[in-house]
Amino acid sequence: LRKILIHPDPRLKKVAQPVASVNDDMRRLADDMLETMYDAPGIGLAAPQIAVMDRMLVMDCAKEDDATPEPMVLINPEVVWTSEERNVYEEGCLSIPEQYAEVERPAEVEVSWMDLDGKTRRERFDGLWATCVQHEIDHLDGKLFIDYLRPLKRQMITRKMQKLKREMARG
Ligand SMILES: O=C(O)C[C@@H](Cc1ccccc1)[C@H](O)SCc1ccccc1
Ligand SMILES: [Zn+2]
Repeated sequence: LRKILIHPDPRLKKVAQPVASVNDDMRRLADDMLETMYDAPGIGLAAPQIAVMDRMLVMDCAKEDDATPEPMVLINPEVVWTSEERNVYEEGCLSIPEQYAEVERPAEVEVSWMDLDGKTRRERFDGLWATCVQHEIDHLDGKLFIDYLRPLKRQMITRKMQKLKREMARG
């Protein structure tokens, strides 16, 4: 299990670096990220959230109804198409615990990425998975869902997190 960074943290604002080659280290990192994500629990996790500045994210696109988990590992993901239509979803973030706010994003996105076998993939996401993959790719660019909120609301959430971190530091 890896420690998930809590906002505010400069590492959550940095732009992650492209992955040069998919090797055993990347496979081990993907396993660590999936284990950490399931334990949180969450449906997505980006490498910068565990202080690894690589462009890699994991998601579990298990459709709500069927039980079989479907872990996905996206390396160097890029949004190559977005729908005109937009969706609003009440988002949360494992790096900003217990805070939720409505965020509007394109309802559908097409993403191209490299998978753990080094194969290039390209897929269209809709629904919660469109929201999730955009939320995770934002993490790779140092962007958090609170960056889409009004400054006052963002500051309120940031102050709550600073208080939480002070309390955690005091143990
Ligand atoms: O912090 C993260 O990146 C994990 C996020 C991913 C996410 C945020 C908003 C909307 C969809 C995905 C979540 O904390 S994972 C927790 C979760 C679980 C079910 C539905 C929404 C969020
Ligand atoms: Zn997040």
